[in-house]
Amino acid sequence: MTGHLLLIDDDESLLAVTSHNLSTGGFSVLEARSGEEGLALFAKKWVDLVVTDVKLSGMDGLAVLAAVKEVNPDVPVIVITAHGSIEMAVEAMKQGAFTFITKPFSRDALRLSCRKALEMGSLQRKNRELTDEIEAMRGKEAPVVASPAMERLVATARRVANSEAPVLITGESGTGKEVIARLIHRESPRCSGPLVTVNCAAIPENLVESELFGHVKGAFTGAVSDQPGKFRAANGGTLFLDEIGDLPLAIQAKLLRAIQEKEVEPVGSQKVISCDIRLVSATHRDLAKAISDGGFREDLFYRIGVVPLHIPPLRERPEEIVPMANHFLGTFIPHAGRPLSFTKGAAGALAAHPWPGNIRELKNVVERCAILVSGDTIDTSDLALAGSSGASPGGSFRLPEKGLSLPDLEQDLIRQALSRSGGNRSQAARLLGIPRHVLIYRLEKYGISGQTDS
Ligand SMILES: Nc1ncnc2c1ncn2[C@@H]1O[C@H](COP(=O)(O)OP(=O)(O)OP(=O)(O)O)[C@@H](O)[C@H]1O
Repeated sequence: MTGHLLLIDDDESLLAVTSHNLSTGGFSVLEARSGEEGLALFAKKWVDLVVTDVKLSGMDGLAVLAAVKEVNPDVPVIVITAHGSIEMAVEAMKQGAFTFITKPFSRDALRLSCRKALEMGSLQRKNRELTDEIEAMRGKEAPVVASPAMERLVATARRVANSEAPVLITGESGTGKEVIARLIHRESPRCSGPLVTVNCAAIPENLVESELFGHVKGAFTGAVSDQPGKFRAANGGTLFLDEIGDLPLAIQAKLLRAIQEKEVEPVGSQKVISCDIRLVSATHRDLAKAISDGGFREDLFYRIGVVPLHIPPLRERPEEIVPMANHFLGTFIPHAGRPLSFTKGAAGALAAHPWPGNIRELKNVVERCAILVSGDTIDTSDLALAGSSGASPGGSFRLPEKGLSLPDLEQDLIRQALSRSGGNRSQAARLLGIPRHVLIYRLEKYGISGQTDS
């Protein structure tokens, strides 16, 4: 590995020889004859590694080391010490030098140390970049809050995050239930543990039990090895059961037991295994109605919903629509590579739209505009919001005079539902009011490809 190296030595002849040895080894070398000159260069030029003699007239090598570390702790420093000055070397290491080299040193030993230092510096930089990126992504996940209702809800979510109480988040599809679940985990004492999400609606009924509680090898055809299951995967952290209202009744009883006893019994095993999880659940269903219809256990409902949080649909917090749209636009601008904004008319149209797909739909519309619009402004016509076409307010569809092709209409609606749900089939099926397997059948029938649920 080669790189930009700053070499500091006040011994003119040693500086020339060392510089030559490093340049011929493929390094690009900046020379400085004093610590002060070296730091001035460090401030102006790109430097990947500093190599400094420890004894310099004026500012010494240890002071250079301290100054470099203060400006940029990722840049490694190699200190050259005189033979026998072991205290100096120890002091340099204590102050954060990458290594020390004792005079006289061979050309190869110096080159090898420089290469190792550069490798370490590059790894440190990458590590820092990745950490920053993760932090930035976490920041981006922070919900946009611009209405009193959501301010109250987020404040409650932050308060309950500190407790171990099970939380049940309800609200229409796309209102931000998962965003709130993530916020609860992030702000809880379990934040350094895992957050494991299970979309209960997306798991085939015969696999739900093993998905949640795990299984042992040979428990059923295809169980080729032991699997821990999501409860155990979430040990020490938070288990987020999304679409809990879609869990089959038989599993609900087992789930209740697992939550009460804090232990699970993997499929095919007689052993119970304890699990330390905090449960957060979400559903778009009306669980009170599901209980009265016999589709959801009342005891489980009370167990999972110690703290209920209901997220209102976007149409009931219209003051959030434009700030939210601007927020999403801001996140797409770096990809678009140019400034983008909504015209007044477009902002008005966004605010007036009922957003049946809630925030997910709004985000999709903004993303589509950011990709398709060629200028800097997004106008009402660019939004292409489904307006008066389609269902009339009364809910009945007006058949055009000349009739229409039902299969074409069906395919078009399926595509719209997939687009609104961001490719999520379970949500698309809900938007169309049909079971997921019926949607999958139609996707296959019409040869429409759609993203699978994750
Ligand atoms: N307050 C918010 N601020 C910014 N983005 C949000 C907010 N709420 C939701 N979103 C975004 O909207 C989309 C849908 O949110 P989310 O998946 O949390 O909804 P949901 O209610 O869990 O949906 P479903 O019930 O369909 O699973 C996501 O892309 C999410 O990042």
